[in-house]
Amino acid sequence: MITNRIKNIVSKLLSDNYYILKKITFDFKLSNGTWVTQSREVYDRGDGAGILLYNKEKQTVILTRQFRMPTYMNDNPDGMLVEICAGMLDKDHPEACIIRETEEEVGYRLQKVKKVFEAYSSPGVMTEKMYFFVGEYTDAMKVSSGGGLESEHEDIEVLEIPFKKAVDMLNNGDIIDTRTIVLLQYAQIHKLLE
Ligand SMILES: Nc1nc2c(ncn2[C@@H]2O[C@H](COP(=O)(O)OP(=O)(O)O[C@H]3O[C@H](CO)[C@@H](O)[C@H](O)[C@@H]3O)[C@@H](O)[C@H]2O)c(=O)[nH]1
Ligand SMILES: [Mg+2]
Repeated sequence: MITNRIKNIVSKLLSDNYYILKKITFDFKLSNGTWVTQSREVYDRGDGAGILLYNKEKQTVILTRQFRMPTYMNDNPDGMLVEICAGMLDKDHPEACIIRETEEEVGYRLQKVKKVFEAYSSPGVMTEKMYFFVGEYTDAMKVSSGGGLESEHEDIEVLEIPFKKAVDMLNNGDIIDTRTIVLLQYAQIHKLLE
């Protein structure tokens, strides 16, 4: 953290029930030169990785469908969300994480993935940085039905759908997860399936 605009950082732990929620109080130098004291709650659940799996020959992508409580609490009637395959790093390298998560969640064993960008998920509240990947899959890479970890009660539906349909879902509001929108648009911009 190299900046001369921030000093006197005080960190107070509010919750370590599962992940870490802290209240950070600090002095911040505004652009007009005056120092002010600010307070921010910061949620730390580590970093994450996500991937868009695509098959050029079949013109399909693999997505997931799962229940997301925070969305149920905010305007998503059944709490179900269509998403890219994604997981938390758990101290893994992002590439190793996404290869592991792809097998756990959707049942494909990938050899090669391509990182396309890194981005903060929700910079006002969370420390989380997401590593975004794309990867080609084939039927031959299928090693299990996926579905997520039973031990964690993950209940993930695997969706293999035409890329065109995924783009329609994005345009008509059926896909409402930012990370999924970002990668589907990346695929459009870079003509990944052409
Ligand atoms: N007991 C308990 N378990 C939890 C809690 N929060 C998460 N878990 C468990 O932690 C596991 C996390 O699964 P991952 O597949 O590693 O992560 P993810 O939830 O899919 O997160 C991905 O998407 C998020 C965005 O929605 C990203 O924020 C995250 O980085 C990652 O990409 C799940 O099995 C979930 O049950 C909690 O508060 N309590
Ligand atoms: Mg996941």
